Amino acid sequence: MENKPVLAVIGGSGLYNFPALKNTQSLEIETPFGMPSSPIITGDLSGRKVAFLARHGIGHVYLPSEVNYRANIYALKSLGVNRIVSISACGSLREDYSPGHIVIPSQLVDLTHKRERSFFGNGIVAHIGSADPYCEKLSNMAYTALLDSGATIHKGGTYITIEGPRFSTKAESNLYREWGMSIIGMTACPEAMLAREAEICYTTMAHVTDYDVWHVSEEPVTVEMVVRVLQKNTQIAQESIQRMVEMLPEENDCNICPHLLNNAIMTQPDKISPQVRKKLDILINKYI
Ligand SMILES: CSC[C@H]1O[C@H](OP(=O)(O)O)[C@H](O)[C@@H]1O
Ligand SMILES: Nc1ncnc2[nH]cnc12
Repeated sequence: MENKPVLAVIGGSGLYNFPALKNTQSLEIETPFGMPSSPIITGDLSGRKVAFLARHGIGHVYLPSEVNYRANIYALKSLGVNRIVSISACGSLREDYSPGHIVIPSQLVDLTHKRERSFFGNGIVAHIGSADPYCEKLSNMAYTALLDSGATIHKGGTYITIEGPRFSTKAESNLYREWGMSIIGMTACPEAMLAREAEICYTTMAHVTDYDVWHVSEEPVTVEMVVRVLQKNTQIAQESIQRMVEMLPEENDCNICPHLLNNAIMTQPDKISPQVRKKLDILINKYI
């Protein structure tokens, strides 16, 4: 695809646009899975093309359970995107990950239960590997880009995804701590897993906004806390993405994520209907 974006940014709570993008275009992209959460804004950043999508929609109109994660990832794939950095707010489940810090998680636990979690089904079966759900190469680049931000950065940790929209009880929060979870949020799953099915490198800059509800000397999380910390970190988020864009090689040199569907599709090709082939063409045409 001509002049495809070198990177897509999915902005979460508190990050609904990317003012540093120049010469922008707003794209309304319809997908076989419906409409994405917002128009996709493409524009130039440090002379390179970048795409931006607001996960919860403009004006924050979708609950974490209502976000059309499939349409979001499919629409980005249709633009030729092969790298995504997600910006998320999260709670901390560890003393040493404090509000204001930024975490590049390395693992995921999925407690969500009412979301569409796969592009496959209805006539085509695939089982994607998710042992290491985040792209190591892209995560390393995000980490390097953040090191110059002045914020405290933590590389690694497990992000537990809850269904929400309510925040956790103290009993739940303490349970997740006993399980060894590091941070908590409501959106990483299925977004990260769908990016894998679409063979897109995916990483997260998770901005710690609160200590969830377990901390004995800190107030339980509120929306006000999340917004306040994210507002403080907005500039850091945008500048670090700019640094990341400047260091990306033009061609994606990851040798894992672009091949994730290799050997994952179980269905015999002659059993896949023309309709299913058409619907998933941009994901499966290399293999079928
Ligand atoms: C506004 S607090 C809860 C909300 O914030 C996080 O969203 P995102 O990951 O899109 O930044 C969290 O996951 C919840 O959806
Ligand atoms: N404590 C928390 N729990 C779930 N999602 C969050 N997003 C930000 N803080 C959170």
